[in-house]
Amino acid sequence: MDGDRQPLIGVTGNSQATDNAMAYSVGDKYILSVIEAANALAVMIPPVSDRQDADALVSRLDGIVFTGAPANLDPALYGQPAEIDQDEWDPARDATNLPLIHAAIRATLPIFCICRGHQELNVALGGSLHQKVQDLPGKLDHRSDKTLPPPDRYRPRHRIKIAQEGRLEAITGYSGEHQVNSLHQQAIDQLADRLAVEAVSEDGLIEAVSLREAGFFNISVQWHPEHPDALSDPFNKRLFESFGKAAYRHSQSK
Ligand SMILES: N[C@@H](CCC(=O)NCCCC(=O)O)C(=O)O
Repeated sequence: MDGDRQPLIGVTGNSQATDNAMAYSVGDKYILSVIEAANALAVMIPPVSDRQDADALVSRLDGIVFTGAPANLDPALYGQPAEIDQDEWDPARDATNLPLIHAAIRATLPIFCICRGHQELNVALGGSLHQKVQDLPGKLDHRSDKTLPPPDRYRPRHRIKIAQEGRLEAITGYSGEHQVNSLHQQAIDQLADRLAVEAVSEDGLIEAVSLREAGFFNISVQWHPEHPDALSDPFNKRLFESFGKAAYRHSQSK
């Protein structure tokens, strides 16, 4: 597609304190999956909280990927005491992305939420999280296998069951069960009222959701479809292709 006709997709970034400044970053797989699988232009959204107006930003974009990240959401945001160390958090990202989710929904902007982004969607809309899935009775350990070399940690790890006649089924064309990767310790506990379940894992965790009321593209997943190995699976690639097409339609409707 001609560059000036490609949609512009924002990709949420993370913050990290360095000796004398904050640094903002995002993993290359998120940027490259937007460019190559969604066929769009990618731009990082820095986690600067309300120093940038969320509605103004959303009005310039054609879609947003809410990315995964090792840092966890502050449990105070869903009214719980912390079971995790404070140095595992990214308050600047929380303060940016939760209002940004609301702004995107108000503007019916296509959104694609991944792993931490999936958890952000649920918390932004009033839901809560399990803080340590691996400590819950009857649950699998959903964290990455650190004995493997890093690229192998994104191989499929467990099955999900796709909801019948749901949006995930419609987007991917897959029904029944499918294998996905898994690199998280937190997960949706209380589901926000405005969300519908699109897939659950074999041990009953909510692995994908969508907005109930939406007439625009939105899908949210706990696994990592953006990883190059995952993108070789048409199930994951179709999520990006469909998101890119929705972003293109949004760009044409302005
Ligand atoms: N911290 C949360 C979210 C996990 C997550 O998003 N991991 C991403 C890892 C890095 C990457 O591949 O982008 C949790 O542990 O549940």
